[in-house]
Amino acid sequence: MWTLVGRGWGCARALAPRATGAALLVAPGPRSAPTLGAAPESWATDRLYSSAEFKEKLDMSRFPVENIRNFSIVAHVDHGKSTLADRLLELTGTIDKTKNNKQVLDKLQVERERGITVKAQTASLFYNCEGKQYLLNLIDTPGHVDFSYEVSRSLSACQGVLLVVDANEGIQAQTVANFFLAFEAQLSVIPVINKIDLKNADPERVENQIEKVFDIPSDECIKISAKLGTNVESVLQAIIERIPPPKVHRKNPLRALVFDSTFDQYRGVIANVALFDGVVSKGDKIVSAHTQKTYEVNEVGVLNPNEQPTHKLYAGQVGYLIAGMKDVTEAQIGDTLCLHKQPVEPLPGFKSAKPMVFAEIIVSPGMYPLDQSEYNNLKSAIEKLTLNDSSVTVHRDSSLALGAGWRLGFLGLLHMEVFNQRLEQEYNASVILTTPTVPYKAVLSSSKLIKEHREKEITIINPAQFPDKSKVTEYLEPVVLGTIITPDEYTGKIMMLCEARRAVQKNMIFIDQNRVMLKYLFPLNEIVVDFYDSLKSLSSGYASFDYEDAGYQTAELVKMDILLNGNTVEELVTVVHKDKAHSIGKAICERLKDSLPRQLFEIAIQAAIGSKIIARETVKAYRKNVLAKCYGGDITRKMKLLKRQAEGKKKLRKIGNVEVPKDAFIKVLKTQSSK
Ligand SMILES: Nc1nc2c(ncn2[C@@H]2O[C@H](COP(=O)(O)OP(=O)(O)OP(=O)(O)O)[C@@H](O)[C@H]2O)c(=O)[nH]1
Repeated sequence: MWTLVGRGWGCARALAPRATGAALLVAPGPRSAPTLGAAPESWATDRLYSSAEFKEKLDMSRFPVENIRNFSIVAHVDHGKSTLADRLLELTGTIDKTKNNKQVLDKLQVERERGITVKAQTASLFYNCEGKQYLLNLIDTPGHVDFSYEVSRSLSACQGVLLVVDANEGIQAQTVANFFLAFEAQLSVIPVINKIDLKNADPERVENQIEKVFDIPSDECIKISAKLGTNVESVLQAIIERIPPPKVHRKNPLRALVFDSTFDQYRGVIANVALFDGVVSKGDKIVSAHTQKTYEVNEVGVLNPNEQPTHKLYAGQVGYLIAGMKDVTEAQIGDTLCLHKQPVEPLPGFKSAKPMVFAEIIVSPGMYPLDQSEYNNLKSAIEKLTLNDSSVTVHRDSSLALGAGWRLGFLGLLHMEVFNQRLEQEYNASVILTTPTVPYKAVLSSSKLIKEHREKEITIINPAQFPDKSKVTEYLEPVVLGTIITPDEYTGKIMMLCEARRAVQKNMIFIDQNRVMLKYLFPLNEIVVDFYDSLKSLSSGYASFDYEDAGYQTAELVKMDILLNGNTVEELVTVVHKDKAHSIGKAICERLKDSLPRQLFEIAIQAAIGSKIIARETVKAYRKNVLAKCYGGDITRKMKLLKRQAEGKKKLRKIGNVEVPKDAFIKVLKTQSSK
């Protein structure tokens, strides 16, 4: 249907897998009593759910496959996905129109506080159109690049997407990324130009951008105001007309894919399922392909948008299932459930997300030392949260300075912050995460090391494992292909910023008269912490950014030691690019200087590469007034006392091991705020 403009890079984007790894199947959804904020008042009003009419609606056999539509709403951050979802829920009578509904599918506390979606949410809507009853499964997805794993999983459950674009801002970096995700998955794309009520809205300009960049004829765009509800009915109409029904088989034995799951302390695991084949009912005996364990189904239902038990779920439908799974290791995302004694070939599941950054989790200083039960509580909180957010990878780790902990892999810095906030809000676990590092690689030349690692190319997650230069052929660093969309007036400044971050320009096109799209290959470690902030501040907030995994490139990496009075502090060893070693070393020394308490002797803080010192700071000695009791004028006595004090300090400096308190480590290691 589409040919791509800007083929050189556009197609590359279409062909390349997303940073997070293209997922293979199905849709995530909402849930969980303990993890969610209070449900909005407008849901599940007694009037709606006690009515005979509604109960009849929950007879899911009434929806043949040809009357089902599965679609996602995708867009750049803040272009109005969740607001459009609100209007669709209202128009289909799913939520009460008279209430002031605002982003009702953003149920997590963190989503409401930050005003962003971080978790894809499913809602089943019942819609009557021209005498036919339709079941529309809507998935509202996050817009930020760090949560694109949620988007790619959602898209695999769908046959179409609503691509929402702000009528004032026009196409932005994540609009492009999301379009190509849908394009790769061969989904129908319905472009929806939102916020036409805004004073500065220019829907015609946006239509032209859509035609130019995505090659979608402008007459396919639907212009709406999700806020005011203007023209939203046409979106429902387009969903029915332009998105095909799913291809599934109801007569085959049950094949249900677990596309999301959460843990409820009273009901155990609640698995969100999409049925590819067959039927599932309350009382059925089911088997997990992952664990081979058998369970009895206690409850099945749909999300409307809260849980509504139904008698059965049929192929093509999306809902939830509770089957007495008490452990978080059961019902893993991507698992296939089938009927007992009717084994099926498991569905391919999802490719696991590829972590882009790693950080160590450390407990707040006040919580040290952790006793066994506290440690177990934190472990269980991490397990439960990672059940709901399967894109986080967890390694057990222990650090000399900070004790037992975990090294976690995230898809980006915002993802890491949101995970931290959710741990605190949903599980009452107060932790601090260290500044993130990226996974470097080394190609080994030493046969001894190759034998030890059983492979030639190793990934260095922990800087302590960094092999010496004499033992490697080359070091590699992860790179990403970044897309920046900006008003033309900021292009020069942005190019300078990118060059300072060692980025290489790959492409530049005008998407309209005054908007430019730039493509750069960035070393990942150059954008991970503060690139987005710098970009936003130098473009007065107008430039947008998105990136995708682009593999690895050769890099001149060095291991940088931090020394205190000549002794290496193992916990602060970092791997850095040679050209950035000085500035990073200086920053760490300065941070350490501010956090180390003064001692009786002077402390030299140095950053070193091998034997070469590249940065230095000094913490002056705490000076005791040895002359305090020395009244009167005997100058020789005073000199003697001062000399003795100086000698004592010299001696202390030589033998004095600098004790670094835990909170000083934490101050140096912990993440700088990202947003
Ligand atoms: N004027 C106007 N504002 C709108 C419209 N639609 C959404 N908004 C506002 O735009 C802001 C973002 O809307 P959301 O629906 O949260 O956007 P989103 O795309 O879901 O955001 P993320 O989930 O964070 O990616 C909110 O302040 C909405 O009130 C519209 O049609 N007109």
